[in-house]
Amino acid sequence: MKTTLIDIENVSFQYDYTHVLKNISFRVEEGDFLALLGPNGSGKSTLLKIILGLLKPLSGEIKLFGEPSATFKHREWIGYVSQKSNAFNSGFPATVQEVVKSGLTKKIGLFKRPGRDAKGKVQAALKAVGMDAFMHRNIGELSGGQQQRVFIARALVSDPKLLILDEPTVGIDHENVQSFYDMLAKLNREQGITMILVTHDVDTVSNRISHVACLNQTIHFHGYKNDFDNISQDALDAWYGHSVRKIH
Ligand SMILES: Nc1ncnc2c1ncn2[C@@H]1O[C@H](COP(=O)(O)OP(=O)(O)OP(=O)(O)O)[C@@H](O)[C@H]1O
Repeated sequence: MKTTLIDIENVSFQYDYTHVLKNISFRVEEGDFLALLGPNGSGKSTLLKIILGLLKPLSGEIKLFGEPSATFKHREWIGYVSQKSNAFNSGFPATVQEVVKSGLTKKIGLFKRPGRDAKGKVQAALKAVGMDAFMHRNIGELSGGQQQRVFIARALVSDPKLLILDEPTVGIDHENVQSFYDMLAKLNREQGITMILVTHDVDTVSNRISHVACLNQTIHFHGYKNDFDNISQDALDAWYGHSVRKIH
């Protein structure tokens, strides 16, 4: 039987007086590659922040790896890459290697030094994202897509079991988006890393994912990608709030 990594049970959330999430329930199991879809402002980033323990739900419960979120100790099992990661300009004084190594502090604690195997871990993480040749380059000299791969490596270096990516391809051109998703699919398939990917890009990612969740304040659909493909256009338009085009 598959292990449930995230179990979201009836979660609601509001900022001040605005309800953002209402009665959200779904599970993410080991090995899933889940695309989290929804229009702008539908609560996707808020839900991720709740999963990451950065926000507390108003009601409901979240279990991470079977443990209530509040007492979950292995935060290093969950890697996170935000859409704002690729914001370094060419003057930023850090090498790719240093950026990736900084991901190890999550595992070993802020005031301890990384062990002797740190370099090997950094190299392995960079290799996994196809960026090992860039190890000594300055992060600011890389393209947006390359920087985003480095941030995946930074998340990978602490051996996460789950990667959460919030629109990681914003600003990356179409051709590089394809190879970026291929890299994620390889990590999912070969290293068994479970993926939650927030995207507006369902057509491009569609043949790499296993599951889809559609969010607009509440969950309108959660299930296998093949079942998502069979959803009627009317149902899709209704939860999106306007007409959307589904391309196969
Ligand atoms: N810190 C905050 N304080 C108050 N309201 C907020 C805050 N952050 C987000 N919101 C509001 O909560 C709602 C959901 O925002 P959220 O960022 O979770 O949506 P999203 O689906 O990730 O959107 P996008 O696709 O545009 O990134 C929006 O109406 C937003 O304006």
